[in-house]
Amino acid sequence: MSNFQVTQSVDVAIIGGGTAGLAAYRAAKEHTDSVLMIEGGPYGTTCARVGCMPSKLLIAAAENAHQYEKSAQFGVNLGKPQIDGHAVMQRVKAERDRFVGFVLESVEGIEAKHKLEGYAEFIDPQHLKVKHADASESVIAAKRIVIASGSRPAYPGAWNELGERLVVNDDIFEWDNLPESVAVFGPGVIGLELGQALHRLGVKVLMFGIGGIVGPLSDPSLNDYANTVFAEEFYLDSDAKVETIERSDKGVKLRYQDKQGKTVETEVEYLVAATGRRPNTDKLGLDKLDIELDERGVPVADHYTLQTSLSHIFIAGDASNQIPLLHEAADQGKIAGDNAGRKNEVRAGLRRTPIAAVFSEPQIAMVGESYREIEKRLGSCGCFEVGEVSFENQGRSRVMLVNKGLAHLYGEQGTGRFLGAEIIGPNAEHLAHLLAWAHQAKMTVSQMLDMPFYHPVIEEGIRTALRDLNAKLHLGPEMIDACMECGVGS
Ligand SMILES: Cc1cc2nc3c(=O)[nH]c(=O)nc-3n(C[C@H](O)[C@H](O)[C@H](O)COP(=O)(O)OP(=O)(O)OC[C@H]3O[C@@H](n4cnc5c(N)ncnc54)[C@H](O)[C@@H]3O)c2cc1C
Ligand SMILES: NC(=O)c1ccc[n+]([C@@H]2O[C@H](COP(=O)([O-])OP(=O)(O)OC[C@H]3O[C@@H](n4cnc5c(N)ncnc54)[C@H](O)[C@@H]3O)[C@@H](O)[C@H]2O)c1
Repeated sequence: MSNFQVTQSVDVAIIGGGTAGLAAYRAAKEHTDSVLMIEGGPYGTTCARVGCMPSKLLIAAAENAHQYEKSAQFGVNLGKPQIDGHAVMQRVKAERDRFVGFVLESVEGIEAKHKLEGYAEFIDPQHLKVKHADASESVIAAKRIVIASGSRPAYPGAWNELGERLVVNDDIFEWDNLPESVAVFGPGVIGLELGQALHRLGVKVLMFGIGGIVGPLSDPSLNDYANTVFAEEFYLDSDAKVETIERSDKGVKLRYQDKQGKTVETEVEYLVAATGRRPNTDKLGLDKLDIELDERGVPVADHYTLQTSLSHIFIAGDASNQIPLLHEAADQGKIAGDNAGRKNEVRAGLRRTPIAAVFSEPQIAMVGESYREIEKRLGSCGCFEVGEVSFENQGRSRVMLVNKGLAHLYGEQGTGRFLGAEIIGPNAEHLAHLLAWAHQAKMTVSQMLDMPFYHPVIEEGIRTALRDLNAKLHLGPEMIDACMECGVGS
């Protein structure tokens, strides 16, 4: 038995006061007043402080600059936009602070007895040690525990030698001005969003990846399209051969082979590490528990109840290594908190159709099952088909000069059920919602085609892909090239 004195005993302790932790707190409180939320870092949530919101604010500035430059193609000559880096960052930070302020207000509304500041780790399955900023410690005895400790950037340790020239998303949103140049490592979701935004705001951007992967796309045709379309706009090598990365007077010196195999030496002000995130479960003392872990060292949890292999411990949000997105963190937190609040029973919570959107241009979206998942499940029997639309000649997309993109919709042979979609294209965030609602309603491709489509809208592109899919599933007629009753360019 460990030797410690319990400071406080509670029914439910929650590790982390981010989106998942706050949702868990509210849900657990519906069942018991004995709930303690423990937060080690700043309140305000990753999403509002250094994630979803400041990234979208930076992208909004970049989109404006881009739209202004593009206007000449419509015959509207506005000239080259003047970008005031200080003003861009000032708005990003001011609006970010406003969003964070709303979260802080709601945290302030939580009674002091329900909050504790400090980093928590397990001493044993029922006890948490909490280390406070003043180096003091408390011990919390908890009947049930929710792990909602989020995630953090993960990058090769050697890059730490770059000192302050190595930046992650958190650092970018603290900048007072825009730099001249950056090398973004990782053309995943964060790299694409931030890298393209910085490029559009006049920063020289070099983007390097590994394995040819761009964004979250798993469908090879869409991944190829993404590689081409982003490389047309800024330097992107998604299968890069970077030979050396060194600290220099100016910032960071790089030597790499370009796409033609030529060795290039260059210097940039910062290296942006966007090489993925890892769940914050490595410093929780999980080795003190006999708990089942996955290959990343994250407690394995039931998809519907978020209960781990120890029945009194639940996990939610980015920490759970399931789907690291804001709405998922909120949903998972609610389910985990609700179950932790109950004494002796657990209930399955609502898990919605997966949906994800990347706010690049073209946008990228994923709905339902990904191509990779469907291929694994149904590929060997040839039990699914792919409907396609290119946005390059899609009427409304051309009108708006946003006619870049490709969408693949997947459907099941026999049942005709819509299984999922991957999209790179205009308004993908909105198209994805339509498709996700249809997927969650378990609609067939034919039922989706019975829904209304206005003209001329980008959604008509989705109808084209649905028609193609329906025909390939042998549930509708062959696609014809120019369907005049559909409206021009639909
Ligand atoms: C740049 C960027 C852009 C993003 N954009 C989007 C987007 O557009 N849309 C979207 O859906 N998602 C987006 N995300 C993802 C989204 O932000 C996360 O999925 C979400 O914030 C996760 O919430 P969480 O509650 O799991 O973690 P967090 O909000 O990070 O909360 C975890 C909390 O736990 C605390 N903690 C950690 N360890 C301990 C401990 N031992 N003891 C006590 N406290 C601890 C941390 O300090 C933190 O406050 C983005 C993320 C990033 C980084
Ligand atoms: N719009 C959104 O919803 C949004 C925006 C940002 C982040 N997020 C969430 O945050 C999560 C993490 O995003 P992320 O972009 O950090 O991770 P990611 O997994 O999407 O991308 C990481 C990329 O880095 C590459 N990579 C890994 N090691 C590398 C190396 N050494 N050199 C070069 N490239 C390397 C990977 O191949 C991958 O392409 C996302 O999965 C998403 O859930 C969501």
